[in-house]
Amino acid sequence: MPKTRFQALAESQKREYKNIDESGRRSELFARQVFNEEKMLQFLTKEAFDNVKSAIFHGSKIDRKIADQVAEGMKAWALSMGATHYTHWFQPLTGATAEKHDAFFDVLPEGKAMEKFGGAQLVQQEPDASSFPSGGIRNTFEARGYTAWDPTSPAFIYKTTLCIPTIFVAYTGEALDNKAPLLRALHAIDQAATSVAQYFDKNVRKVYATLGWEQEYFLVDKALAQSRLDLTMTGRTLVGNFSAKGQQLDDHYFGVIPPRVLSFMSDLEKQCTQLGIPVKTRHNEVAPNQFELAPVFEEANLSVDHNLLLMDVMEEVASRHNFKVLFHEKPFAGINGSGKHNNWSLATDTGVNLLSPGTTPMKNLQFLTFFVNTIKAVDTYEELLRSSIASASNDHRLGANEAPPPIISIFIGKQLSDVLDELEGVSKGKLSPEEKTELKLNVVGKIPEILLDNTDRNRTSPFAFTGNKFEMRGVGAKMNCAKPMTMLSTIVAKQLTDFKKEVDALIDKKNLKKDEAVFNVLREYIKTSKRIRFEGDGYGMEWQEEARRRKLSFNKNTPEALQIITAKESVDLFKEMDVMSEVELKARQEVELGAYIFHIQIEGRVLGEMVYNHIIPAAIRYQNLLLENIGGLKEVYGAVHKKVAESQLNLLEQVGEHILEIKKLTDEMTDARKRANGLSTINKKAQAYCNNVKPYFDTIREQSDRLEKLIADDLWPFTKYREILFTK
Ligand SMILES: NC(=O)CC[C@H](N)C(=O)O
Repeated sequence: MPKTRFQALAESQKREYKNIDESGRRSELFARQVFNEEKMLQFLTKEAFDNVKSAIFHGSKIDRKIADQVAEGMKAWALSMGATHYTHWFQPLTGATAEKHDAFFDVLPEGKAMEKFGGAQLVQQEPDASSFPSGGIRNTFEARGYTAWDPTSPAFIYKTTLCIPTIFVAYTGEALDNKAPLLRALHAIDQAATSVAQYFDKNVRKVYATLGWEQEYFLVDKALAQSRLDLTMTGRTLVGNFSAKGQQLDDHYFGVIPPRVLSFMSDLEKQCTQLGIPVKTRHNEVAPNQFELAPVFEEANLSVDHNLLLMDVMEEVASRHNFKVLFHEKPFAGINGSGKHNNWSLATDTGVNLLSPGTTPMKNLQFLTFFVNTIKAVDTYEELLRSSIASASNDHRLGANEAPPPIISIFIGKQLSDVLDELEGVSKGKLSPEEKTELKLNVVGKIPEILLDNTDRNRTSPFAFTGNKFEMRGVGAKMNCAKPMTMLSTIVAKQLTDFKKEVDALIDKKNLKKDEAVFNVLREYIKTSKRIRFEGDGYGMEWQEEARRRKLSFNKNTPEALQIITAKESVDLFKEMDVMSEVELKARQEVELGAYIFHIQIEGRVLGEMVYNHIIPAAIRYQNLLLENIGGLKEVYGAVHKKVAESQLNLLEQVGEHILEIKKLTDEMTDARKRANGLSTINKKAQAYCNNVKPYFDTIREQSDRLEKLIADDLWPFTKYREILFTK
């Protein structure tokens, strides 16, 4: 039973904040609950330790005997930490995490009880795959799916459960999750980038994709959130008149963190630190009651796991502090939404950031190589990259309020644009000694100085270079970063593979020196990928027109954006890079289209309930109030009452009109939903929900918001924007 607005408001006024014990250094707390190298050294045999290390570095298999030893060590550590259960922790295609806990406790045949956990339980489990989205890969009658241990992401204890990060695959081997394709893509980019990095340093053995996400979120009072049907059921407000004060004064961003929020943040960070999530930055974001948390970057797979874990921990800690955390990309209309900008780079096992310029011309050529190849990859596969950030909720966010538009482009800043322009002029084939010196000294050699004052920022850019990494700004706050990271790693892996082939061919067949060959290939890439570079305002109509001229895709909504996933060139790409098969791609497309349909369907139903059961009855109550008043005035004033009651009569008429209109629109929306449900294919259904159902959300909202403005405050059923956004 949802709380009424006034109960909720009264409750929210009584909140006090908890004092969080901040004693002790974070560095000492760090990773206390993680079975990391330090614990492994303590609890594993030398043989087991070496095997796990090799599995992490080389991806080598761990045999059963060793798995038993690892399980034994893990169990001993977990029990010493007070754990009672273990679980395979995985990422089904729902976008969230999943877990099924089993107790360590077991009863032996002779009736004796003991704590048990062996290699078999560590390495593989068999959850019922039929209850997770599989996009047709698994049918209910053949539901077998397996979770399998991912040793590259260390096990950890959350509350009293030992969580073992795992992939989730079907009996037939197809990935049923977001982690397995990510691991494959990370392997692909490791291989491709390592062989290119070896042009510059023979000692490089491994390249890691790194990720530093920035998690934006809203915190609203728990009781206030519970008082709104829409927030509870859909994660966003479907109606709500804008509050007079929003973010126009820019007085929230980086402002003093409200005490109750700070107490939540401290509590959260303590937990995260113990779980090994290297949280670093916290601040107020732009919109009222919006905040951000960012960690130090990590290897991408671990970083993805940490983000998912963070979101789980946040929900729990928020609840303890009587908050509800909102990850929806656009919980409130008219103010900033929430993104999860993905800062992406490539790092070698020798400790070099490949997207960071260095101090020597060679290091800078290395930087340029990875920089230009990334640009080229994004240019070739821009539509695929767009598809990786498509969702019903992110559709509301993209294209406004500091979130990038759904047209992918790259911002690199003026100085680097100048460098690329100069490189475009490099001669074909062999370079003269003068040209080489010029390049060394004045073009490539100047990069570090240039970057020092490269402070440009473009918040409308979907893919911006920020000095030593690319920031993918379109990723939504609620999303699993595995999806965009899989896509980005795959396309850059493919690009680097092609680059290597071209450079080798120039060296072998045209007898060019390595750096000459690299310059030659980069020059062509710079020329052919120009259309993706855009430094201007991503919101203007001019850019939409210009992007069309440049033949960049402009997929405004999710059903459109998802089409490319199963196009022939995508299937070929994923096959060549060994990341996903056609079956897996089709499954993902189907799952995402299905999720889109369900999200819009749920929103439509909730909106219907709000209109019929709350908004119209409130409007009628107000009508009755007016009628009573007009009736009273008529009794007193007789025939002249019309003059005295002019405003009331006018209000009565306006309310009546809005009731009529909102009822009509909601009836129509319900019909449109019914028609959409009757369509035969998932594609047609998704398009119908997008084009025929969703547009009603705006027109219905408009009527509701007008009524909210007219009706007596004490009769309005839903907690208002000004109440929910400014209660701290
Ligand atoms: N300050 C910012 O960068 C705001 C970003 C914005 N909230 C987004 O949706 O991405």
